[in-house]
Formats: sequence, structure tokens, C-alpha cells
Amino acid sequence: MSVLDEIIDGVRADLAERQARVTLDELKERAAKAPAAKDGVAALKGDGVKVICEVKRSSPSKGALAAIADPAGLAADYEAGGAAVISVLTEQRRFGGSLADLEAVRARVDIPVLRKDFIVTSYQLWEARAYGADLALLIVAALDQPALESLIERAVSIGLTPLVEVHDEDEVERAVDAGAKVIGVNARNLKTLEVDRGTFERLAPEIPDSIVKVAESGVRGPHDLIAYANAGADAVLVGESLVTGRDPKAAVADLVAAGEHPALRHGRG
Ligand SMILES: O=P(O)(O)OC[C@@H](O)[C@@H](O)c1c[nH]c2ccccc12
Repeated sequence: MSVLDEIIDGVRADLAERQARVTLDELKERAAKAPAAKDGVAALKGDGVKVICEVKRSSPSKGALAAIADPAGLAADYEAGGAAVISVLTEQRRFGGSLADLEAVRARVDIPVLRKDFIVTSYQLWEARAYGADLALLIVAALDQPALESLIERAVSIGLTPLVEVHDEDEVERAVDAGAKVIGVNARNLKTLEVDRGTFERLAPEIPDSIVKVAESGVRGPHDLIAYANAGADAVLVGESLVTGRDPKAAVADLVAAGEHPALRHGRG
């Protein structure tokens, strides 16, 4: 069984408990009261490379990264540093996240928020909206094609922007066929946990120009952002280097400044 399969087994068990506690109708009522979803696509387009900053306590590959007692405070620092979107990991067992983290972050920042989890049912999309997310991650490797298509459709119909994650050519094709408008290329293979920073450069040419391209994982600092930008990234998603650094706000500001450098503007929309 791959790491991804193991994670998803745990996610399904936790999901079953929440579904037993909160009905879909209750979630829908809560979602109806949530602030209207912000436009996730617009936030990731435009001049310069956008920076998506992640609230991440631990990971299957590295174990504990940072305690993050105040996720909303961290998100506020990210926003002050110039983040375009905040990513909140809500998976509990391996990443130490929760829907409470999502809710707390939503209440603190004005920029769009991404629910980062292993979404396998539409119930989780309603949860995302009910707890204030504007975008939701959908991992192609975790879904068969009909499920991917219907989750993208459902996400869009309830106001969420799906960030569709791929890590090989085949998955790019599936994401495009399923109607993704924002594709994230994860340098980390979730089945083996290995990071290959060349993945984005290899896959970017396969992604149509009209689709927003996000380079995910492995950004240690401005030099990695610049490499991804030169390979065509509209945005980068950064977790570990921010949560383990001393000054997250300054680290984000350095990334944003690198992404706004005029030398990177050429040919960008
Ligand atoms: O911590 P990093 O290497 O900066 O990576 C962040 C983000 O890309 C990573 O957390 C991630 C990308 N796709 C995921 C899917 C599930 C969980 C986590 C992820």
C-alpha cells in the first residue's frame, strides 16, 4: 500500500466520524451562512509570481515541523508579507491540521483560503465552504476520473475554486480533461514522498496557457521561486521553509519581491 493509500484510509475513517456527527444538511446550512467565496483564480493571476503560504505542522516525510499554537497569527503574518492565498492543511493524522485551523485562519485574513486535504467526497467540499474556504485541493492520484470530474463540478457549483494537483503527464491530461482551471504540479510524489524539483519544468509545457499553473513543494527560498517562475509558474505553494524559518513574514516578503522582479515579467500575463 502506498503512503497516499494509507493517508486516505485514515482520512476516510475520520470522515465517517464527522459524517455521523454532522449531517450534510447541517453543513449546507452552515455553508449558506459563511461569507461568500472569494475568487481563487483571480488571486493567482496577474503580474508577478503569486505566493501561496501554507499552515503546516507536520508531514509524513519530515514528521513534526512546527507546533503553530496560533495558526491565525501565522496566517496574518503571511498576509502581511504579501501572500496571495493561505493554504490550511486540515488533515489530522499526518499533517496535524483541523477544520478549526481553517475556521480560525478564515476569521483573521482577507485573502482567499485553500482547504488542503485529501478530498474524496462532496461532503468534504461542503465542509470546506462551511468553514470558510475559497479554494479546495483535489489530488488526481487519489481519485478515479468520474470522481475527479464530479468533485470539480461540485466544487465550482458551490463557489469553490478547485486546485487540481498532478505529478505526471498522465495526471495533467486527466486534470485538463476534467475541466481544471488551476493546476498544481507537486514536486513531491505522494506515493513515494520523494521530491523532484524538475517535475514542474517537465510538465508545465503540457498544461494549456489558459490554465493557472502552480508549482508546489520544495521551495526553500527565492532561488527556487525564480527557477519555477522561469519554467512558467504563475504561483508557488510554500510550507516547510516558512513554518521552520525564524521570520515567516520576512520570508514571504522576500519570495514576493523575487516574484515581482521585472526580469521575470517577460512573457507573463
Ligand atoms: O512544505 P513544502 O515542501 O513547501 O510543500 C508545501 C505543499 O506543496 C505540500 O504541503 C503539499 C503539496 N500537495 C500536498 C497534498 C497533500 C498534503 C500536502 C501537500
